[in-house]
Amino acid sequence: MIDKSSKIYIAGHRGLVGSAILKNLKNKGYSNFALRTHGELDLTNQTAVADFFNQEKPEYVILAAAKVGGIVANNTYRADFIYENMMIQNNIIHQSYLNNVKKLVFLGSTCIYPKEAHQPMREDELLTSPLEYTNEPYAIAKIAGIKMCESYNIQYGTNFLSIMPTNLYGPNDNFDLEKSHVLPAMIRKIHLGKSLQDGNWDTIRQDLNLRPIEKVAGNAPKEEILAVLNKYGISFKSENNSVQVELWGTGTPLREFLWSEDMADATVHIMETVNFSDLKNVINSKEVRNTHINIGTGKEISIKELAFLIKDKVGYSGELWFNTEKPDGTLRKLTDVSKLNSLGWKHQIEIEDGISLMYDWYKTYKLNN
Ligand SMILES: NC(=O)C1=CN([C@@H]2O[C@H](COP(=O)(O)OP(=O)(O)OC[C@H]3O[C@@H](n4cnc5c(N)ncnc54)[C@H](OP(=O)(O)O)[C@@H]3O)[C@@H](O)[C@H]2O)C=CC1
Ligand SMILES: C[C@H]1O[C@H](OP(=O)(O)OP(=O)(O)OC[C@H]2O[C@@H](n3cnc4c(=O)[nH]c(N)nc43)[C@H](O)[C@@H]2O)[C@@H](O)[C@@H](O)C1=O
Repeated sequence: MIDKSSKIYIAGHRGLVGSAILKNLKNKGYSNFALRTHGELDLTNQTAVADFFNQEKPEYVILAAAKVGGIVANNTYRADFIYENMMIQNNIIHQSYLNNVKKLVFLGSTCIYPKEAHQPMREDELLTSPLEYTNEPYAIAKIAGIKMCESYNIQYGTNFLSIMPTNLYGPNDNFDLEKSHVLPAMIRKIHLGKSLQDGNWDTIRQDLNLRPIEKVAGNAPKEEILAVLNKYGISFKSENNSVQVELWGTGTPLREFLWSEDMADATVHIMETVNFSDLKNVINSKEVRNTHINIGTGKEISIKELAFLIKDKVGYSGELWFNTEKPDGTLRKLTDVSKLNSLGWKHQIEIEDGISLMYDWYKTYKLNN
């Protein structure tokens, strides 16, 4: 058991997952946190990270800070994804070793697995064949993080754990229409489509003004708003008097979605119950080379099905159009969660309920704040 007064550093505590982890730890009675925003501590800065660890001496570290984004962001900002992620994790993992951190939990991603991995993907699928190209730089950084934790454990006897989450969504998600992941992007686009269908210009102005894809003034004329919406694939078709929302790819890829608060609970469960040292007796065996743990639901849904679930939830009756010039990415990446389940953890929130929670959160906290 971990002493509830232990000092815990959550890197990325204001992000989607980090904020859920902080909430989960507080709910479980933990109270001693070392926290820094990105503005206060740039984790790519080696000296600043070393100073922080020397000053704060955290006992436990959860590494949930990363350069994160959806398929197009990963494919476009390839250099930033590999550089920033490698810098962040190198700095934190190495300083955790130098400062005798008792346990570190590193968050990777299921995109570490090969494009053609056997499904569902077991942990030992790692490095068995080539990766999906759209997110290869990000995936290679994450694989380096796993191998770094594993290598420090073997050489220095550290207790660094790696967990590989599936696609996540939840409060504090990123709703940027170009850079975000599919689920928040679809919620926002389809909500904008419904607002356009209903002629609810105030809601549209509010949405575009609060988190601008382009700044739209509160009194912007309808033509200006339509031009902005059109640029992001939300358009009014005068020929049949209907609204159309553009989505990406063919809609056929399958994805697995986990609610971020479930993810946080799994992270804390693993931090509290799993130790790399349990595996000391099998050093250099196959088992020690695949000590990372998949985090997911073990259930998948097609992008098209997801779109229709969101469409129903939002009450949008216009058209959805799949733009096949946009990338599909990997066609399937279902996690095998037997290792996770054997550790005594299972997800709670199913996708249908999660969409409702997400849409409520979007309307309450994004549109009204
Ligand atoms: N979201 C998902 O679907 C998935 C996420 N993951 C992994 O889970 C982890 C958490 O992701 P998620 O919560 O979604 O990401 P978010 O983008 O929501 O949060 C990441 C956090 O890291 C911070 N951060 C980024 N760069 C730096 C930096 N140079 N210095 C300091 N802080 C920085 C961000 O601060 P700021 O915003 O101020 O830059 C933000 O608080 C990541 O490791 C990610 O790879 C894995 C699989 C799926
Ligand atoms: C978490 C995970 O996230 C990324 O991988 P991804 O799963 O491919 O990402 P995604 O959520 O952006 O897309 C999922 C699917 O959805 C389709 N899609 C439809 N319409 C929209 C849309 O409007 N926006 C987005 N983003 N996608 C859309 C899209 O074409 C694709 O087929 C990597 O960062 C990867 O490294 C990683 O770890």
